[in-house]
Amino acid sequence: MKKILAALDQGTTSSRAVIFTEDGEIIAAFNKEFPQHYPKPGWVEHDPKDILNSQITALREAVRLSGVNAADIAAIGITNQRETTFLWDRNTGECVGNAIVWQCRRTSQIVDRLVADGCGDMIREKTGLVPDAYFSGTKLKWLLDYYNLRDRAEKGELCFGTVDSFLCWNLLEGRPHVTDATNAGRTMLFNLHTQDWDDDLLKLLDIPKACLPRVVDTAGMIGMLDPAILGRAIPVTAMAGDQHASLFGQACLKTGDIKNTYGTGCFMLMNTGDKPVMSEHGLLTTMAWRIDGKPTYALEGSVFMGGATIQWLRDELKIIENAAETEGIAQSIQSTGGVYLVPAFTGLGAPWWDMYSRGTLIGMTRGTGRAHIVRAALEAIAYQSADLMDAMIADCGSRPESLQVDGGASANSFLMQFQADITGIPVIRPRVLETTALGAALLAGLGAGIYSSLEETTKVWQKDLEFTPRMDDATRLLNLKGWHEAVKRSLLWAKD
Ligand SMILES: Nc1ncnc2c1ncn2[C@@H]1O[C@H](COP(=O)(O)OP(=O)(O)O)[C@@H](O)[C@H]1O
Ligand SMILES: O=P(O)(O)OC[C@H](O)CO
Repeated sequence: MKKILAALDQGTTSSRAVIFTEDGEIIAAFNKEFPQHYPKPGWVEHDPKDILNSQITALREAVRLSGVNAADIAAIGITNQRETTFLWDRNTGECVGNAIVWQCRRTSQIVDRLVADGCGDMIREKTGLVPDAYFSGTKLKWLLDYYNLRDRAEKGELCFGTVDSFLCWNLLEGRPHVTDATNAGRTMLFNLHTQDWDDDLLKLLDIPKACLPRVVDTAGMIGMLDPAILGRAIPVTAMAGDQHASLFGQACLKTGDIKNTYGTGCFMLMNTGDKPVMSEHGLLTTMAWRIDGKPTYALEGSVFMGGATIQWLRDELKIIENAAETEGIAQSIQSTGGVYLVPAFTGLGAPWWDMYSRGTLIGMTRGTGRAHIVRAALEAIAYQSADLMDAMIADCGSRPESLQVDGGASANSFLMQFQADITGIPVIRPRVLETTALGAALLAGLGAGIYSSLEETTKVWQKDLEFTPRMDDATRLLNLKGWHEAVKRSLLWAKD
């Protein structure tokens, strides 16, 4: 009988569970959304109870829909939205306030101070990250300061964790306080080179070591699922941040392999092998995974407005009814007629890093209509991703053979073809687009010994479609030139 694997995919807006066969076939999936809280402008929080309850519901429902007996689930893998910060009481499990979500900007000033004090280079060198409120370190500092909890943290009475830690502590027997290396690498407290919490960084942010979780490998025995959840104790044998799980689920195991996930935002990761590559083009250096104590590293870049640009067309401009129709609309015309949309609604990330740039729609004529704007919006997702890829190529000195894609907007074949055209690199869409959950399941299978090697997990990956570049070089360069001119005009717009 084929072995069954389960993945818990705890995301920013919903908790998901997917039940797979060991061949990577989806048997059933269940998604449970939960509320977002915005207590002040720029602040984003999640209620920890919502995270836990939605994840338990998703798992129970997915198992019910699959018709699989819980006793037949060989292993579970956890994957999660990263950086989101929880602090809870080690005795009661009660959380201190809500979780501070990765998108929350409340600690920007703490970061500004660190940079003004000249700590930016030290942070970059040790963690591979660009100092930013995005990461967990300053969020934890804020919680300890705001609730005046340093003494209790010092005494070991409190536990800090990202979503993976929080789920493990609450769902596993014996309440292990652990995190995996990919999640640890997003805290701005973890030293990529020593693979451990960094004393200098802890001192800088005044974080007591006693509240930090133990860092474990991405795949390997973590503990047993509490039988109260599915009626059976099931081994939990993997944990990974969602973008890292997706890299694994895309079988990007070789140096130079690269994937882009087209969700609300886009996250591009390139496997850089067993050495961290320090970016000179604004990318982050991050863990790909750590297996048998051996770290594999990646470069990462993100686009803030990916599929969210399409949501904007639907919800604010109201020129489309649903995301799927953008494909036909874009294909109904030959080009945007020189129109560019720079969706810098919340600034631009790598490689521009300009928080003051703003949305710009440029190049319009009397003949410009809805289709041109829709097409420009889709092209903008591809242009931003192409800029990330260029930064990766510049950092690594070699061009990838292909780009593996996944995420909701990767279903759009116009977008995928344009991505291939504008990068000049074939774009490969797999059969299973749930690569984040698949990656977590494969890592769990590896951790449980169901696959005997990393290579064996790649057999599960199957190509669906390949988009071959068709645009001639002159047109490609002209289009890119127009895009970069448009970006230049959006930069620093909101500075004053
Ligand atoms: N066919 C499509 N064409 C373009 N964008 C799409 C399409 N389908 C979904 N999207 C966009 O993809 C995003 C949803 O993808 P998903 O992977 O579920 O995102 P997330 O995990 O960030 O919630 C939305 O922003 C939506 O606008
Ligand atoms: O939950 P997602 O898919 O939006 O992913 C969030 C990222 O992990 C944030 O770094």
